[in-house]
Amino acid sequence: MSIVLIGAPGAGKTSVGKRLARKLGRTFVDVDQRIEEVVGKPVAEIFAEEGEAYFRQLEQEATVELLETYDVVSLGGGAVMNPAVRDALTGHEVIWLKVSIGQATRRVGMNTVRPLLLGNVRGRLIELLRERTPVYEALATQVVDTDGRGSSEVADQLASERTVG
Ligand SMILES: Nc1ncnc2c1ncn2[C@@H]1O[C@H](COP(=O)(O)OP(=O)(O)OP(=O)(O)O)[C@@H](O)[C@H]1O
Ligand SMILES: O=C(O)C1=C[C@@H](O)[C@@H](O)[C@H](O)C1
Ligand SMILES: [Mg+2]
Repeated sequence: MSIVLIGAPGAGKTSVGKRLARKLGRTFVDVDQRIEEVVGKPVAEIFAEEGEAYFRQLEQEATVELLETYDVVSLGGGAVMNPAVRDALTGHEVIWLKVSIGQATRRVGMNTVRPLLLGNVRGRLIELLRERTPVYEALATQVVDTDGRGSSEVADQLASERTVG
């Protein structure tokens, strides 16, 4: 059984997942990063050159495989909208990193390009979260509010809950 991190862009899936795995001494993979390594270009370029449908197919295949092979898996923000990915999450521990629109907007502003947020970051996040929040909620076996908390603090909490003694 893997520990799987889900949530909106800027929720902290990549940064919390990496820290959590390190603290637990377990293997870690970030699905977006793995796709970028395999394809040899950033997700934003795959979207621009091959299109979103192509990316979603790669994402589905990578996610299903990596869930079977890694202990801690950070999903892409939109992966849970794919029914095949949702099926593959059955039996895993699914942690929803919850973030407000305000915090997510600030965090993604500091980070790499997100193709689905181009233009009006805040407006796009509002739309994405309206559509995705019920899905994150339905899949989560644990919900962690990350607003006002650093990714180390969130990872510390999750690690301590999973460490005996
Ligand atoms: N709890 C937090 N508090 C403050 N900043 C954070 C927190 N979690 C992550 N960050 C910062 O916000 C930015 C986005 O975080 P991260 O890349 O981990 O999000 P993500 O959920 O993986 O997003 P995406 O879906 O786009 O991959 C990074 O610069 C990260 O350092
Ligand atoms: O929210 C989304 O749909 C996405 C989030 C990122 O993790 C990437 O998987 C990609 O930019 C799409
Ligand atoms: Mg990420």
